[in-house]
Amino acid sequence: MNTETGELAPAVRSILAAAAERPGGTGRADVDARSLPDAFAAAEADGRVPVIAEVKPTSPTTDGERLDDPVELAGRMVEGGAAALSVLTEPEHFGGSVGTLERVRDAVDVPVLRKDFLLSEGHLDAVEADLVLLIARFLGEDLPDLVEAARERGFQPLVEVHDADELEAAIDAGARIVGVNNRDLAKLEVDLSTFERVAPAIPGDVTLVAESGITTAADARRMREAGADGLLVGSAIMDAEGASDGDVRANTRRFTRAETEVEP
Ligand SMILES: O=C(O)c1ccccc1NCC(=O)[C@H](O)[C@H](O)COP(=O)(O)O
Repeated sequence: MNTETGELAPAVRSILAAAAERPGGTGRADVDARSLPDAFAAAEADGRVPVIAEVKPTSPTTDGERLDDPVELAGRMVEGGAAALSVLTEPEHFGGSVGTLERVRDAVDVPVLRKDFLLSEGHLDAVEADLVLLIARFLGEDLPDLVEAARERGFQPLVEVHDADELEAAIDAGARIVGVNNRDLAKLEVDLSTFERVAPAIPGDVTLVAESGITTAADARRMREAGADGLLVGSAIMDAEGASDGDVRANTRRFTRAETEVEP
């Protein structure tokens, strides 16, 4: 773990403290992963915006919680055209679990990302998934070892960055899938211009994901115009705060059809 993470929001410090206490898996994971780049290409060929829809029951920035069956929610997201899914497995702050991820992955045939705050090789072994999130800011000098350890187990690492220095570290660590997080973990504010600032420096052969704060179809188009191969959308699809009628299929479709069914 990187001990020089700089200023962090109290909720993020609490998330990291809980993660540091969490035990790893008992055996070594061995995954036959479904390819995210292939899933993105299939969505594009079908005229859909490649979207990773996130099963996120709650979060430190969400006022409310969705208690519906995550497997049912996941199925509705796939019906809405999601190319892949992300499942929060962090229990204390996001209402997730590794058991939920297992059930979701068994029920769908799209790639599934394990969204968590993984700090050690042992954490990788807690559950199998097609992709694991590795956050450059938290892993620091351990990032290359974690990228390699994830690949050795068959996972596709999705390395999350927030600025140019973290991007350089991700590329140096051999990342082939990079997510630019629009959420600043120091303040928990989202700013879509983060992606626009960082994306131009990302090599063209890297799969590039815009993460966080994508709320409308116009936001989705904005991220795509800035170079996103795919979008990671959680809160706006889950709608735990009840801004829409909570129909995750319709909410997912708003993003997957953002380039073909342009709202006035
Ligand atoms: O979502 C939060 O409140 C949060 C707080 C502290 C650390 C991480 C947090 N989110 C994790 C994520 O990466 C998001 O769930 C994901 O990018 C989707 O974001 P959104 O579409 O804005 O829900």
